[in-house]
Amino acid sequence: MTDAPLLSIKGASKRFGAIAALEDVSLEVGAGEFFALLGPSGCGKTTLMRLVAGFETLDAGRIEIGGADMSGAPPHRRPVNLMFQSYALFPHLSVFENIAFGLRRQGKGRAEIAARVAELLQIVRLEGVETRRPDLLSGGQRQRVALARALAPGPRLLLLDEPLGALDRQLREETQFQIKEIQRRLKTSFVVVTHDQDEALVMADRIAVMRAGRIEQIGAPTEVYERPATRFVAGFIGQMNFLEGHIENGAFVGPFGRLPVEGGGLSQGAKAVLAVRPERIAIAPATQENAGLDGVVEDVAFRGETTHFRLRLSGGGTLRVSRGANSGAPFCVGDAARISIAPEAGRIFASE
Ligand SMILES: Nc1ncnc2c1ncn2[C@@H]1O[C@H](COP(=O)(O)OP(=O)(O)OP(=O)(O)O)[C@@H](O)[C@H]1O
Repeated sequence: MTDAPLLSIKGASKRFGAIAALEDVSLEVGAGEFFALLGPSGCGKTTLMRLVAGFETLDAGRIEIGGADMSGAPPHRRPVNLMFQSYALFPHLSVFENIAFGLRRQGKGRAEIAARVAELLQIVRLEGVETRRPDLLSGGQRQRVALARALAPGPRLLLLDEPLGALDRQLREETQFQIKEIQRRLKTSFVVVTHDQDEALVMADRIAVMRAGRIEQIGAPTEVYERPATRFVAGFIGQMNFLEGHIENGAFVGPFGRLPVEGGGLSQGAKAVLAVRPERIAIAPATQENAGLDGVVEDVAFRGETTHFRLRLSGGGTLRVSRGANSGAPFCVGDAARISIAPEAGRIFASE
């Protein structure tokens, strides 16, 4: 981000009685950026969003939007709008009236409202359903009405709280792409709150991974997936194997032998884990030439583009391995296999 951020949060903390919902959280969201707050239930995502919207006040820290300090600014004075799950639509109002709702409250005239609603219907590709009531729409259409309604007043920042929670899996995937495309066209900043890592990976330009009121890592989807900063992030995003070992003379000593350790921070003799993705592990028939760990295939799951294997290692423990369809020798349950990794395939973290 080279331009000044649209949203800047510095050292935000918030307690509810004995519970520290947020502790010293800082992040920036750029103009036109799609940002995701991702983390397990109770990590503080909703609290952070409510602070940005002005429904809660900070105990400490500062929130700026467009360079202006938001302390003391009520929700309606912030260039922010919220979108919840689709059931937040007014059931007794037509699609048109649902979208026009915020505009009427702003005191806009009839012609201006009609033009703006028509523009929004076109943006969310819902032309022709303006007279219908929400209950006569599909789940995906209702979602897009909710999006149009939230966008109608022209917020600079749209906050979306678990926006796809009410949709089934296939519709979720489709709607993820639609929301992303709409955001890209409008260049409004979006902050989506989700506990669903797929949703964050697919939609966001950058993701903040949260845990227990703190941010563990902020980065692009590929960054948090390929280079998780903490063991928590490594385990929370995607599938991961954790193999135990220890640190010896600057190397991780574990089931795969000695692997170099990047960076410092791990002391001699410390217990550590090697985190390695299933797709970064090679599986081959055991022959005299190839080196690696021996195991037995316990389970094979065919998933179209990829095949997933669960192996029981001869030295103890299980390992998940995946690979592209039709690549390499086939394996069946009960087959012996040899497993290897490239030295840079995994990341090493201190044991928790
Ligand atoms: N108004 C409140 N009063 C008391 N405790 C609260 C309040 N709001 C949130 N909390 C607590 O603060 C912590 C963070 O809650 P928050 O709702 O922000 O998490 P979340 O990550 O959004 O979770 P979820 O995904 O379940 O919505 C939780 O422990 C929650 O119980």
